[in-house]
Amino acid sequence: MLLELSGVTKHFGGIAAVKDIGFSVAEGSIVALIGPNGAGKTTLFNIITGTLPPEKGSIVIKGRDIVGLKPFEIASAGITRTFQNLQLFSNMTVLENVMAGAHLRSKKGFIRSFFTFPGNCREERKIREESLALLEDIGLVETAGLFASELPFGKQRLLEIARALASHPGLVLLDEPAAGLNPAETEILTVYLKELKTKGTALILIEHDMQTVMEAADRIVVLNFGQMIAEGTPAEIQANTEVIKAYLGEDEKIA
Ligand SMILES: Nc1ncnc2c1ncn2[C@@H]1O[C@H](COP(=O)(O)OP(=O)(O)OP(=O)(O)O)[C@@H](O)[C@H]1O
Repeated sequence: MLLELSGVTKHFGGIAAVKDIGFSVAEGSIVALIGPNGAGKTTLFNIITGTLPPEKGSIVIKGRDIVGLKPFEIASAGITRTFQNLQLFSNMTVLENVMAGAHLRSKKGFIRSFFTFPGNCREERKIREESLALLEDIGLVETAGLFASELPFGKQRLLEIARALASHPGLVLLDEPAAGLNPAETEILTVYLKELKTKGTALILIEHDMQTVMEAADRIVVLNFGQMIAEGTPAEIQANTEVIKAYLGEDEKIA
């Protein structure tokens, strides 16, 4: 297994934001994390990426417990993320944004890359080429020289995903990647996510768009009020009466 969570718990005041959460993510698979607003999905992302310490539980990536590591150490261990509210460098170009993501794994680091030490140039060229290839894959290469802020919203979302991929992570956490996308963009995104999987990148997806979830996910984890109420394949989750009740109300069905 690439990632294994067990017993992960975090309270805010008296409220259990996440309680005793345990599931695993296989290499090159897509796990969707769904549940009503306030269910604990973002809290769980913050815990996995090290910005929020859990009170209890273990988070093991490739056999190594990462609880207590700093966010940059977790990123170096191969976990990156995107945000519900985009966090791009708006005054940098599209290409520079992706290159900044690549520097997470570069020997020189982001700051040192600004100085032209001998030996930096070759690595810089390689990062540039790889970043352009990522932009090509996601359909943004034509916009490489624009400022990130000049892109329409849907393309900024795709750019954030390209930046998250630039450090060659084994696992990317995507926080509502389809939010604000039109149906055509959502379809491009879904195809792209499934392609990533075939290249060996695993994804955990927080997503409210059920069509994207059902089409892309191998497994679905359902949270409600901080508790994990179900885990299974899309077909199993669609047929789970407790999920239907908690997530949509008793009379409805998941798309
Ligand atoms: N920093 C915080 N301080 C206090 N309470 C918090 C904090 N962050 C989250 N919570 C609470 O923890 C619970 C889980 O919130 P969380 O944002 O993880 O849910 P979510 O499933 O991501 O919701 P959404 O879909 O709205 O983003 C909620 O009751 C929320 O109010």
